[in-house]
Amino acid sequence: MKNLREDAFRIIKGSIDFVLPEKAVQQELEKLSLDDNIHIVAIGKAAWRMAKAAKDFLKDKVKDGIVITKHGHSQGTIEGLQIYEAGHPIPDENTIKATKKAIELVQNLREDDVVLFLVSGGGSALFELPADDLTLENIKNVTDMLLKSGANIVEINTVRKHLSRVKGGNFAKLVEPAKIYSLVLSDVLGDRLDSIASGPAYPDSTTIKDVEKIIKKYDLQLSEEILQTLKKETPKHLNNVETRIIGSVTKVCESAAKIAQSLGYNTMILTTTLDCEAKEAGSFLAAIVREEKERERPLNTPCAIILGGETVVHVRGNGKGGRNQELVLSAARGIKGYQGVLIASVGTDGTDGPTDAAGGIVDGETVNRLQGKGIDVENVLNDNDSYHALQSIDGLVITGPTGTNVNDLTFILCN
Ligand SMILES: Nc1ncnc2c1ncn2[C@@H]1O[C@H](COP(=O)(O)OP(=O)(O)O)[C@@H](O)[C@H]1O
Ligand SMILES: O=C(O)[C@@H](CO)OP(=O)(O)O
Ligand SMILES: [Mg+2]
Repeated sequence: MKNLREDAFRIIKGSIDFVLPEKAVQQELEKLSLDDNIHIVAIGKAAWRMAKAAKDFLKDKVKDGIVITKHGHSQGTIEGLQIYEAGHPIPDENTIKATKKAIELVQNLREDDVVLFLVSGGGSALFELPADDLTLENIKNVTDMLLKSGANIVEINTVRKHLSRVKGGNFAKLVEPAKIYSLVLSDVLGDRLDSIASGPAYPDSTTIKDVEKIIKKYDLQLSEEILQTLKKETPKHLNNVETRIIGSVTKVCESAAKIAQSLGYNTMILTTTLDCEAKEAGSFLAAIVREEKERERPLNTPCAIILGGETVVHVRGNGKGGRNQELVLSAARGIKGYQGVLIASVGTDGTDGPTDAAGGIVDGETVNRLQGKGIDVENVLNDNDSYHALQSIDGLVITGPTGTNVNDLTFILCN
């Protein structure tokens, strides 16, 4: 019999290590062979590691630069670069301060200057200067409302792009006439470049008509000043940008599959675009487990079934949790009583929702163990309180900030 839990942690650690950004950044820089006069602007949860890799590779070719990452995600100084930490998923004062510094750095550049723009998810909250007369408070309120609405990241960023001086291609305009080379670690399904970190240096494919539809769909109650700003279009054409994607959820799924195979599991990647409500995804995964346990389908055991994606949570309760924790807890309901099975789900950035956990792990005993502690799973799910429930039964996965960010990895292991 395999030790499923031990193997699950090996798969999680090994596959995240595989998508750390250093190698990918340096391989791309080798191909680009940039001249001198390089200015680094790195934003997102992986910004520090991306910038460090770039600086180590380009050395004195880098004139100056700035890193803007999430609180707790900096790993120290990088020679010649300013380092800022700021609020995520809700922006804070540091977001504005650091973004102003980044603009100062690029706004008087000449045609022969190059901005190396290192982009990763989280950039939307970390890189922001509100448009018109909007304040940080305005942006915080809209962000909070959008994050709780059940809207997906493409929809959320469609609204955010139209409220900003840097998002939706506006940053590239500020950099003109200098050229931008943009290296992007994707945490948006389908690798939509105008959505990742709200595409500061990518032509925006979304319009104010799309914004109107989203406001209606999620019944967003927005103030008059916000509605006024949302009437202005973002840039649809940019002439000074070249963009490359250097990592995505596909890679993390493929490396998880390789590791599972090497541990002796029959392996299948079921999808890399799981994007429904977290609770529904959990029910679906439980159904797959039951099929495995009853009929050994779709794979012979021992098996690993791997999924990548980013589910959504319509937060209605007052509890603490994240989409991965909610997904596995929901799945636990449907695998109650089965032996030799495990379901794990983690955010590759190491943070699932506003918690210190990357995600969670459940098995056939989870629901009984919770019951033994007087905890009812349905109540927990209704209150979006997956963190405390999983914490009480040692069901959290804690990795700390990983320095990368390529969506979420979910998998089933069956003996
Ligand atoms: N109590 C909760 N339970 C489940 N999900 C939550 C809870 N609170 C917030 N969330 C979800 O967490 C998301 C933000 O999580 P986070 O891991 O920071 O996202 P990302 O990795 O995409 O940056 C929000 O969009 C929200 O839907
Ligand atoms: O910054 C953003 O807009 C999103 C997508 O790139 O990232 P995160 O979900 O990590 O905030
Ligand atoms: Mg995300």
